[in-house]
Amino acid sequence: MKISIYNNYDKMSRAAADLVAEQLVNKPDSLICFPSGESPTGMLQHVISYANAGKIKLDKCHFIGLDEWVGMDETNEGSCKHYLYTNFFNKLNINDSQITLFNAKADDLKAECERINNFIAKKGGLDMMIVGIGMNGHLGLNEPGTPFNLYAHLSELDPVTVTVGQKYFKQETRLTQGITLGLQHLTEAKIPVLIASGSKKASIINEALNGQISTDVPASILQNLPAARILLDEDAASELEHLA
Ligand SMILES: N[C@@H]1[C@@H](O)[C@H](O)[C@@H](COP(=O)(O)O)O[C@@H]1O
Repeated sequence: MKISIYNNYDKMSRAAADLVAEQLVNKPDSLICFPSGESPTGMLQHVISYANAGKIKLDKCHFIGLDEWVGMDETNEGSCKHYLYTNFFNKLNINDSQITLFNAKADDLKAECERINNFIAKKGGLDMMIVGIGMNGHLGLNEPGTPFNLYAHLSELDPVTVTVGQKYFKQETRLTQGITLGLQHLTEAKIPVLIASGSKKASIINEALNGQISTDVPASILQNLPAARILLDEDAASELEHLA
């Protein structure tokens, strides 16, 4: 993995958008995974500016969502789908045929995981998989204890995720399960990318990047991935014991 540290959130976000732009120039029909949450908002804004300025073309690529809260209605402002549509797809009028997201209300959620796995496999794998990190070291909704070799799967949410996850909702919301791409997808992605900002992420970033590689800290898998790019702002990097 290669760690890069930027002065602030905006510079980190721009660097992440630059990676997306570079990817699209190299391979216009890339399959790219975007996360939701607070971390990617700046990056998405920069990608939108690049597209509006004609620097990149998004007509041949395909976007896939990282995860979703099980049972969540897409109209709920806290759903990952709602986030990606309002912060990105709608702003660029991306065609629905270029978007694949988990249906967290599917009757058969295991079949939904298979649908996503098959889709990615048929496309020849993910070209770029961008993730944020949870306060407990989760990636997507791969919670502590999740085996590294899973593809898309259902997860029982960790209490930390249930508590922290309330920040996405206007009203207190019952969160119990997630549906998520797996860490095996990250391992196989041609370019795995982690973005993290803010001092609240500093401790878990150090644990993930300098601590023992263990399923207890899902993000520690990044230490095993030579192609991984880790983009941090100075605050998120402030407790790094050494630059791995
Ligand atoms: N399920 C999401 C993840 O996809 C996200 O990347 C992570 C970090 O979120 P944030 O960027 O808001 O800190 O946790 C959330 O629970």
